[in-house]
Amino acid sequence: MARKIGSRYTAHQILGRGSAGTVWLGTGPEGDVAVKLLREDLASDQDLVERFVQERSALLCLDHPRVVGVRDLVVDGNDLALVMDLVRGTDLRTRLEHERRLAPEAAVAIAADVAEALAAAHAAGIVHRDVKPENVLLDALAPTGPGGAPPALLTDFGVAKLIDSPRRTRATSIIGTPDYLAPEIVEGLPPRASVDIYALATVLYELLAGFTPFGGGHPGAVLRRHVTETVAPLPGIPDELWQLIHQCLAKAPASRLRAAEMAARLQELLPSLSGLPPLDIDEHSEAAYAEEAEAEPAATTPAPLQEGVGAVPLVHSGAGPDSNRDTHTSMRVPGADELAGGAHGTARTPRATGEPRAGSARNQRGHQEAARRRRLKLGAAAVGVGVVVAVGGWLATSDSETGSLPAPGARYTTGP
Ligand SMILES: Nc1ncnc2c1ncn2[C@@H]1O[C@H](COP(=O)(O)OP(=O)(O)OP(=O)(O)O)[C@@H](O)[C@H]1O
Repeated sequence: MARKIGSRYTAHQILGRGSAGTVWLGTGPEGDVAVKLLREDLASDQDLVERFVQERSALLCLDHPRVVGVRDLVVDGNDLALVMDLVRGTDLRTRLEHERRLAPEAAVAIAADVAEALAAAHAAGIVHRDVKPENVLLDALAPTGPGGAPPALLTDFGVAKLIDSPRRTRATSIIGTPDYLAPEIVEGLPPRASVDIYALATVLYELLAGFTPFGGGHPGAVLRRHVTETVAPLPGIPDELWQLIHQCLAKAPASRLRAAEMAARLQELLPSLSGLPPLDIDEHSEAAYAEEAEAEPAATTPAPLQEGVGAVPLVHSGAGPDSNRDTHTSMRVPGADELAGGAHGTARTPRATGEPRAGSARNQRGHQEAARRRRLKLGAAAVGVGVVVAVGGWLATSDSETGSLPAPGARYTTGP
């Protein structure tokens, strides 16, 4: 069923749904387009509409072959829409669900494309803030590159920032996707370009391993791991590739590579990865390396939390856009020792040696799990971008990580 979007565009068919809205295949004066129609509650948010208009020129100016271009922003009655280049293909999450792990060459080729997109954005002063496989589109019509990887394009530029209005996310809140959130965001610092590098390194790790380095279990536990845990090398990973990932996952933002440098280093690595099969991460080695990672002390001591700013939302069930969503009444900001896994702050249930972490992404297997993630993702999308998670409750009361498992790509707002 076709519907008009503004005076210039017609939306014909739904391509997919995300937490911020629905993406349609559409047509406009210049041919086929993708139209992201934002959710009604976002579209009726006056503050967001103003920001939408203010950001218009910044979003429209980002023109790069690795970026899904935003062609137009439409504000029309109740409709708020981003008109984008149409990419015919799939997103990287879908590909990962089919293949579980990518061969290093293909994974690195895709990551190099995304790093190039980020380099262009950062040079223009734009931080993406939501780099994850869902936001990487694979162009099925273009010739494939190294390792048979289709060219990758980064999408959803500026959307996190648009949605992240001061009213929606205050100082005590975090917006983003837990698995890919840089530790400095968890600590309440403003997002800079280096958060995108951290997220991209997380994506690259996930493409190689089949799971994210710090994911699994309650979102609060995921946030804490970003700050306190280090990762051990993936079994069989070429050393130089591991060094690069490790550097880009550094807790200290300044230690990470810049996007252009990351892109160049990834490109340089490609010839040495030619023909390598996907990493062979079996049950045993996966559990063993997870043990090793947890036994290692964090490379960097987490910075002390600023007063009133931190990982833990002051969540309440009061009025506001999220008032009908999952909320929690615990209102406590953690101390640095708690974030570091202190006696009252830990979400970890003691495990026997060799026993995989309950609910860990490291303990998730195969297509069944991927399908479950997709279902959960759809569930998360249904309740929208403003799902409020009770991280405070986790810190205050939980002794288990086995709470409901969110989709790795679900975006959360934690906060009032
Ligand atoms: N420019 C585009 N061309 C073709 N398909 C697109 C385009 N943008 C998005 N899609 C498809 O639409 C679907 C929804 O995209 P959307 O960006 O709304 O959500 P998401 O990124 O998956 O999740 P979230 O919004 O929660 O981050 C995706 O599956 C994606 O494949």
